[in-house]
Amino acid sequence: MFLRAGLATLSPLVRSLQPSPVAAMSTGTFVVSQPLNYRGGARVEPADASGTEKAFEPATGRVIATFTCSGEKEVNLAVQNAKAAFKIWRQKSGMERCQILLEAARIIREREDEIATVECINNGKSIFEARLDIDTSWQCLEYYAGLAASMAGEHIQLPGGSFGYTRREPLGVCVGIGAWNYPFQIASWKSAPALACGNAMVFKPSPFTPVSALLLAEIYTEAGVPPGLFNVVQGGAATGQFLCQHHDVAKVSFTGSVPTGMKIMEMSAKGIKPVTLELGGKSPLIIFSDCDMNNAVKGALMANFLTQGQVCCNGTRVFVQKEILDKFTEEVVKQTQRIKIGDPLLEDTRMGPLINRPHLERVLGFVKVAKEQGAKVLCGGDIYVPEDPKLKDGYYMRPCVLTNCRDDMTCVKEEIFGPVMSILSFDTEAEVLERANDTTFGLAAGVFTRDIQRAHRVVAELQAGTCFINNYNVSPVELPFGGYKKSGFGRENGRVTIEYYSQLKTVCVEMGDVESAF
Ligand SMILES: NC(=O)c1ccc[n+]([C@@H]2O[C@H](COP(=O)([O-])OP(=O)(O)OC[C@H]3O[C@@H](n4cnc5c(N)ncnc54)[C@H](O)[C@@H]3O)[C@@H](O)[C@H]2O)c1
Ligand SMILES: NCCCC=O
Repeated sequence: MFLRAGLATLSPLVRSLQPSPVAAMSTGTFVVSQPLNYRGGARVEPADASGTEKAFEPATGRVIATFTCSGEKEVNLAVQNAKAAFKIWRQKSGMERCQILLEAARIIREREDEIATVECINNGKSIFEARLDIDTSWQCLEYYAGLAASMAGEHIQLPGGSFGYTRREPLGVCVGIGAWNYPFQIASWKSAPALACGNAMVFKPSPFTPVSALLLAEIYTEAGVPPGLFNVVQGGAATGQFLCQHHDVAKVSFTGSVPTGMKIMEMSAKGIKPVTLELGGKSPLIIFSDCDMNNAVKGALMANFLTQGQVCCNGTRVFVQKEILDKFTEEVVKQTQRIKIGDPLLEDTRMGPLINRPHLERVLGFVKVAKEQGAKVLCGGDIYVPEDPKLKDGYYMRPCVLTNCRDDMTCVKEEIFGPVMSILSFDTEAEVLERANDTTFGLAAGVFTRDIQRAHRVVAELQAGTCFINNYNVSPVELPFGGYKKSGFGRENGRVTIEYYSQLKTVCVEMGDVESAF
């Protein structure tokens, strides 16, 4: 995730050809005037409505777009467009799909700064981080381009010269429904494997972050996918429901909260549609006293404060072995207080605003309850007002470190989805494992130790879909990502995701005569 391979590797000529929108986009000026739906290879106004939404610039609190949520008719049109494009796309060879996905990846790299800027403005994450998200997006397209070209079935010899073979076939029209914390990355992580396998997609971003998926749609078209292969509909729950209930939709891949995930699964069950659910978390990060302290402290910050703490796999329950609790806590607080908060478009900013005012208030509410329940705030946990007057209505808070935490506190049990780290102490490995696993979530976990045997022993016992040893929140696209328990099922990224976007057909070939039982 932190491999910076984007603009730095582009030639000066390509950089000078960056589209002019980058220069025009700055904090407090960006507005979206074009339609935000994408269907049949072009931006369109939706054919019908199920309400309107406003999208904000969290850095300033300004409205950057007012848009119509797609109704049932528009959803159907998007699905029918996808169905028509699927008929063409499914006939392409793996190499042909590979070439188009590689071209799309190339265009993303070329337009990286523009896409990252849009992401930064609409989501609030720092431009530094937004660029990293775009890196993992084009890397994902490149990775699945490679797999598209090499996808193959099996040939199985049977008695008497007969044989069987398997074909890996696409599912059809897949729906992607995204959360607001990684808008472009989520759209890429869902569409790249879907398209690589020969499917079409209708994608619905979160109504909080409707903008960047359109850039991906335009890039796919420019790269040469058939019109309608990747469509975008806008809206909230109602639009999402039309998608999940549509009889021509073959699969739903969802990223979001556990309560919504349950609803998606219920709706999909009615149509026997496979689902991938990438849901929330409350992941443990275990710091043993024999760790490399510098790395453990850096790891704890990485585990808690990326994207203002609005990261599903964050290691927000930081278990620290008693012997090093004071030293670790002191260093974590020192480094947390140094995080530069402010205008997310400035190169040295590392923490921008939260996604919106209600969410900011919700996160501050968690800090208040933590205090009432006996936690001690060592730093942050309050509103931050940047000096720049244009940022005064933005949704900023200071990153917070809580100590004196107990396992039964709300801040330790519930997903806060904000920059709030809870530090807990422990004595023994057996004790910390039991406490780490005492949660209904199971998205991620981390361990810092110099003892290699302990590291592997501990991760083998952790009930989490992704475990980090001596690092946290890196996401190479070659590795599968997804949850255990209520954090969901199915995987994104890695070779295995091909299984979630394709189905296997077995063909049995008789080379002799039929031996009939009748
Ligand atoms: N595991 C992962 O990969 C991952 C990644 C990012 C975020 N998340 C999780 O997402 C949550 C935050 O995102 P959020 O607030 O956008 O989640 P959310 O569940 O409120 O919304 C997610 C998406 O679902 C749509 N939606 C809402 N109700 C729906 C319904 N009834 N039918 C169909 N679609 C519906 C929303 O419009 C949005 O596009 C956190 O819990 C976070 O942990 C998980
Ligand atoms: N970079 C992956 C983060 C996904 C969760 O929010």
